[in-house]
Amino acid sequence: MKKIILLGYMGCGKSTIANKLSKNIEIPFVDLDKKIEEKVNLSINAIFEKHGEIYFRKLEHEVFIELLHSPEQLIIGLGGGTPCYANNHELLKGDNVVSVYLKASIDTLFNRLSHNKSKRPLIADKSDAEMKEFIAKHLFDRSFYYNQAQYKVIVDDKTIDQTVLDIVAILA
Ligand SMILES: Nc1ncnc2c1ncn2[C@@H]1O[C@H](COP(=O)(O)OP(=O)(O)O)[C@@H](O)[C@H]1O
Ligand SMILES: O=C(O)C1=C[C@@H](OP(=O)(O)O)[C@@H](O)[C@H](O)C1
Ligand SMILES: [Mg+2]
Repeated sequence: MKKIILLGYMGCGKSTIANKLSKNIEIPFVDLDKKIEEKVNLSINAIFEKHGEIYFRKLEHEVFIELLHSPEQLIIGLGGGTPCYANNHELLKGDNVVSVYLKASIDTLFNRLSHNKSKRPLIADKSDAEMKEFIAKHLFDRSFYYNQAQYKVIVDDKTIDQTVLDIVAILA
């Protein structure tokens, strides 16, 4: 059973879209960040604070592999950084997965993230001006990895339902 993987920058809507897609196509959804939080019984913020980002990336890789090996068909919502570490991007190309990059512009990401920073340790302390600059540079650095996905869906100016339908069309 192929795993359906949603990837893309923080705030592009991976968790929101995966949840709605799961209801639409009746395939269970697992959020990688949530799985990591459950595994170590700590929030993402607490993992970064107590153990640091390198530890988080190691855990993230382990849990991603565990999910890919699970026998069930699943929709997996990655974290924004998942494809960019531990050669995880290689895992987006296998026959056993359908990987979809939810591509958002800097403006879309900024608008969504400016209200949703607190649970994202990489941006939690940034001012609006710092954040715009950060997103622009960081997205540029990460795009190589995001572009390893098998499919790309532009999410700017689309409702949640429209993006879900775009993914359903890819899966058909
Ligand atoms: N059209 C849309 N598609 C997806 N998310 C949207 C949309 N419009 C607003 N949002 C909001 O943007 C945020 C996306 O966050 P989330 O789903 O956690 O993204 P990610 O998991 O990629 O970081 C949510 O607060 C969601 O409600
Ligand atoms: O981009 C990143 O490096 C991160 C994205 C987050 O997931 P979302 O993209 O779901 O916010 C979460 O995994 C962690 O805060 C690190
Ligand atoms: Mg998420």
